[in-house]
Amino acid sequence: MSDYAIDVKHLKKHFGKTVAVDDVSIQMPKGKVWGFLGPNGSGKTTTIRMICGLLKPTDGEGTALDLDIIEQASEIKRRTGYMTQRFSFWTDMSIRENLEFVARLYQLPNRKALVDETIAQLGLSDRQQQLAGALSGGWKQRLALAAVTMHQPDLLLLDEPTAGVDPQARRDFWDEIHRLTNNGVTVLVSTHYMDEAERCDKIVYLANGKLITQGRVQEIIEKSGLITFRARGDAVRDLAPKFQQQDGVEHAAYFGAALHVSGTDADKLKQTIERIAPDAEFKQVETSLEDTFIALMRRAGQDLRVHQ
Ligand SMILES: Nc1ncnc2c1ncn2[C@@H]1O[C@H](COP(=O)(O)OP(=O)(O)OP(=O)(O)O)[C@@H](O)[C@H]1O
Repeated sequence: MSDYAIDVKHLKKHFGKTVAVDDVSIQMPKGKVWGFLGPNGSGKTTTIRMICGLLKPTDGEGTALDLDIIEQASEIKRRTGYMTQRFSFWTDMSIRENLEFVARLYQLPNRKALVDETIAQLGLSDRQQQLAGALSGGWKQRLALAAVTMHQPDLLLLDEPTAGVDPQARRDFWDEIHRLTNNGVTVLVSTHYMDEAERCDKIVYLANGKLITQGRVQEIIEKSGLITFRARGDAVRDLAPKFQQQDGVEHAAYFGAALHVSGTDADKLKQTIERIAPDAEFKQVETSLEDTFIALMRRAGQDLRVHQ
């Protein structure tokens, strides 16, 4: 038994002429929560599906939960919980009926007691006969998480589980994720939210199907070598487009009312700021994870892969 929940090497997946995933290797220790980030179409879902045995790689190899992702795919599926991007319920079935259906699918023993317990843990005992379709977005996701964990998987693969969910519900969802990892479950979760990325032990960042960087939040920011200046208010309200493509500028973007300008060469950045915005009060600030990801996305360049 290895210490890794996921140990995959040189994974590749082609769909016709599209190279969806290109030489991705991930070694993820058991019991951790890792974030999977990258722009739309960067290959996160495809990688997740190869890891949980749903999709056969074009090339590459590896294990999930010490099981071979090609030879032992069905065993992996039994021990993994996979929450798809648009996890769909039978909206015209009740909460209880949905969970009973999933329990039957996994052929779980003591189904009634298990479903009772799951509903009680969710705090939905009073509403178990309510149609799942009537739940709010946040509750739907909690129900989805309960459904994919009922068979007590050792590995959870969650594909953008909180997309479109309000901030409080996202916090509740993350509290649940941390409760699961404290109980030894390994969680790989794809997200576009920076606050969620910051709650992960480590981040893996993909772009154009390739693994661009990985590490702890602070490591990723430091490895980028970026320096960031910030100014607020009316003086910089329309300035972001003027900074694009300028000497030393890797990205210029608004964060609320503040304009962030980042690059790796402090002198060049200062000269450009002085030239473009002599009246604005820029000061150097810590580079954020979002600054880093915007810059990484630009460095990775336009997605030139052929999409069918
Ligand atoms: N079944 C398929 N057939 C053809 N192309 C596919 C298929 N699945 C994915 N792709 C392509 O592979 C690339 C990677 O897609 P994937 O869904 O893995 O990205 P992603 O990072 O999960 O994106 P998002 O953040 O939008 O969910 C895209 O160009 C996509 O169009």
